[in-house]
Amino acid sequence: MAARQENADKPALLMKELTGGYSQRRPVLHGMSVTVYPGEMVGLIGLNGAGKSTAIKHILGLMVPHSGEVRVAGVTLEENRDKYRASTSYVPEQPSLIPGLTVKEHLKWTAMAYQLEQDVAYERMEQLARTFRMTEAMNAMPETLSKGMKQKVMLMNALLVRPPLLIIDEPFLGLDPLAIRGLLEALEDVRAEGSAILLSSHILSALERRANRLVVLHRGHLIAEGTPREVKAQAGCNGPDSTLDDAFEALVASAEGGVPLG
Ligand SMILES: Nc1ncnc2c1ncn2[C@@H]1O[C@H](COP(=O)(O)OP(=O)(O)OP(=O)(O)O)[C@@H](O)[C@H]1O
Repeated sequence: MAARQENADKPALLMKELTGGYSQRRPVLHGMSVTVYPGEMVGLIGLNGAGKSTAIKHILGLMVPHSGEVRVAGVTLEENRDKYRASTSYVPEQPSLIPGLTVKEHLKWTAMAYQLEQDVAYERMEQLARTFRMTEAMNAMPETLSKGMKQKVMLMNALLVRPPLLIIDEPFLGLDPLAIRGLLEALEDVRAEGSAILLSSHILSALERRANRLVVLHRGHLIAEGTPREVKAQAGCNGPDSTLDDAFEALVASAEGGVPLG
């Protein structure tokens, strides 16, 4: 919260009234506005097909908005392409590693690309290897790693950089319980240093415990936003045993024309 107040005028991500998608005639996103401040972790949730990945593609500058704008670290892609790109680090749902480069070489390459100081890079690499229990796999080739280990390498690369905005798409799938715990702790460290995190996931229990705020997307419309407690209240789920899963189900039912909320 303190970080948010200090940087209230400098969001890491400012998505304003974004309408976008794959065809002008049938937008996927309808006037979506999301702000993420330095030091915050915001959870992006929604059913399959709700538009989460499409929103992420717009933030990454891989798709051009039909209207509205996206600012990362204060700039649009058109205003300052280099700053925009250097300010974001992205972990996709599907790991994609470079054949022929060891785990350590992937990390070194990332450190060079983002011009990290060598001492800082090595210290973080060692820490990340311990956090994700990958010390023994640092010299392994990607093709010899398990699916979860490949995902860990992707996460380690993103966490090495600590950019203003870290975007992670469904990070928990395929990770073992200790890796999930390690990831959540590593994200806390990254946030403490001022990075903002936008995390898309269907694992609502983790977001309920760890996210500062949630953005609930349904059919490309933002249907709820706020702290986990606020989102539950918006869904009318105020009981002590109510979970974010209960709230999400109620919000979707309401958006589909079912039970009115409140
Ligand atoms: N390449 C594409 N071309 C055309 N339409 C697409 C494309 N990718 C996704 N869509 C459509 O855009 C809508 C939103 O999809 P999107 O992938 O953003 O959903 P999502 O919330 O990320 O879903 P999931 O939880 O399944 O990953 C869906 O109706 C989908 O069919």
